[in-house]
Amino acid sequence: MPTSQSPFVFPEGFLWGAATAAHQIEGSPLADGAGPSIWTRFAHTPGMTVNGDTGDVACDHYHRWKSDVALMKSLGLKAYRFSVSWSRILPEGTGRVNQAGVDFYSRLVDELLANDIEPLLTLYHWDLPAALDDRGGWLNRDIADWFAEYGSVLYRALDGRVKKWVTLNEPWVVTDGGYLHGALAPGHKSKYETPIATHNLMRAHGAAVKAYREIGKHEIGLVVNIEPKYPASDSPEDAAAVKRAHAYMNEQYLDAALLGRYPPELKNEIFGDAWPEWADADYALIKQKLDFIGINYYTRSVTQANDSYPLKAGAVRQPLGTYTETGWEVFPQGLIDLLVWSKDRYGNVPTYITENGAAFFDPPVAEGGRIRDPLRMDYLQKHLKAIRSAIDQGCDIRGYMVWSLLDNLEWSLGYSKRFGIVHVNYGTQERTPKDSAKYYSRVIATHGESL
Ligand SMILES: N#[N+]C[C@@H]1[C@@H](O)[C@H](O)[C@@H](O)[C@@H]2O[C@H]12
Repeated sequence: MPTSQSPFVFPEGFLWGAATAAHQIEGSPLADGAGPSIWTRFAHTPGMTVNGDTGDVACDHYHRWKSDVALMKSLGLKAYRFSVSWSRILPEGTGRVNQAGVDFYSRLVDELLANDIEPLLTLYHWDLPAALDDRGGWLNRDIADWFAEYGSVLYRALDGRVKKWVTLNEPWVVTDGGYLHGALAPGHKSKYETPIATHNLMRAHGAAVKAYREIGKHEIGLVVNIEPKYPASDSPEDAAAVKRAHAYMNEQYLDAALLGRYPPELKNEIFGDAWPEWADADYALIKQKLDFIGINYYTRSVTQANDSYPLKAGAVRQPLGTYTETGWEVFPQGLIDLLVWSKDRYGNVPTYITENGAAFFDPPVAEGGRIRDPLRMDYLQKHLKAIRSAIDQGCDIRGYMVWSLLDNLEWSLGYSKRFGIVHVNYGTQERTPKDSAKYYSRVIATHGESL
């Protein structure tokens, strides 16, 4: 540990890493016995993604995994958060195990460990096996058992080498994008399906944690996206809009997982008769002890009342704000505010910032072997300082995973948005660490002192 008294030195053992997701980087979605996922189908459906972009090649990580681990090592990463493609492991979603799929991730984990990089494994990062979607997917209550079965295959194969497991990544995006607004796979638009998908996701989370406790010996948690909401005015209408938006996006999933209940606004103010009465046994399944939570933070929302369906709330662009290529305001104070809120509401559960980063315009190819990305460097610096401040306010923050290691497939936005600290030339698959990667390496090497 550095001896200086820099105010930004992070606690001993703070876990510095980067994050990706299977469908966004791997490519070869059907290789070696894998089955299709809902994203294989969705992206191949005309009009669903920018430029018709698909995950057929992506960053070709499925073949370049060894050199990508070497790249992580060269950057000095201490951890790597990745997700497993469910349909590589169970091509039909349940039953027959595809050993080639298990072997791929087993080799990846061994290579990470050989390079002193701790794996953080996410079971579900949005790529549901298409075969399960054909059986109702997240609308079928049986999916809790299907998910626990899938998790158990991986627990038995990898636990011990993988010591930090995540059940779900951002269940809010899965339901809001995939079942309410239709912007993400499987592309449904139903106020009635959304609560059912939400509830089954959380039941599946609980079932997977319960299964882990019977098989695993290490840690498991849940990753949620949190976007703090601030009123656009001091009107009672905007205050009510903030309350609805905060309950819907920020409280819903952690309340279910940690408190065993949903915020009342979901039924009383948002979904109404579309929100079923759930059985007590469901809440008991959902509320399992967690070893940590992961929070993905990107931006805040200055929120006003509007006539949007069904939330009746929406974001207001800030005239003096700085915005990323995805239209998100750069607002590091929001990270402090949400971490203190989480500490106070849920009792300071050990927390990892499991995603934080930004898309800014980067040139498509390196100029003279260099990719300058000062805006991303500034974003990272501001948010890492915010985390340090939250730690000083008593928040138990255990690590940070920058989103993302590589430029990758930004879901429906295709390859049009670049979040990586490492540039990917999609024509040649050449990786080029951006200036932000070199900056992050220095931050890691000095435990934050060089922030
Ligand atoms: N958009 N965006 C960037 C990033 C997305 O690429 C991740 O897959 C999600 O977990 C989360 O939404 C954040």
